[in-house]
Amino acid sequence: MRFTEQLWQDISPIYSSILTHGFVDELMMGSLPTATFQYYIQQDALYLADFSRALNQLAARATTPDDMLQFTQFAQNAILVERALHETYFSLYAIQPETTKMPACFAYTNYLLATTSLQSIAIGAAAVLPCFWIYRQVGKHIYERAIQENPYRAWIDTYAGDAFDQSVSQMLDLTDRFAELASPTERAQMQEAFRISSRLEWYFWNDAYIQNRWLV
Ligand SMILES: Cc1ncc(CO)c(N)n1
Repeated sequence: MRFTEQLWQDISPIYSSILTHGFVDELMMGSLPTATFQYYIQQDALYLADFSRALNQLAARATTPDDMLQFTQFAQNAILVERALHETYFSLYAIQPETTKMPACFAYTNYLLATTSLQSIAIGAAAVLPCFWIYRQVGKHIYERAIQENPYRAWIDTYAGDAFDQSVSQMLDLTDRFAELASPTERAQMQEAFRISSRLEWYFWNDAYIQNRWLV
């Protein structure tokens, strides 16, 4: 079994909780309140900037030109998606950019930056993998069920689309290659990093759903 398949099996309960979460369900039905999506997209703009930084950290630490190129392309794509998708919704809903990261966004971005800076490239890759893989699976899940006239159609089409699908497959291959070279201890750390980021994906949606704010 591929290492990444083991990773996915391990997070199966987390993934199920994501699919049944009200945010994902209402996004799929097109009934998600605009304010909820606004909160999400504001936080996601902040998230994607740091996600891109985390990918650039991995690019800087890669040891082959091919791996460097892959990570810089992923880093660039994160910004391009941010521009294309977010600007659509920012102008559609007249959303103001937010500067404060709310708790889940704060936890997730700091976790990604710390892990990609201080841990091995293999562990860092495992930490960023859920950002790719969970979004592809959720995107496809929603795409198969959503009605055409869904206000969140641009979001759905981005993550269910071929371009995103291809980068996820590349990221999976990279992670499996790193895992082959890793010791059992490091593989266990990769699994832990993958699980933590998967859990933070759930929290990211949950924070938007409950409009979570700093209480103090
Ligand atoms: C929180 C989050 N995770 C993953 C993605 C997809 O890269 C995204 N846009 N936002």
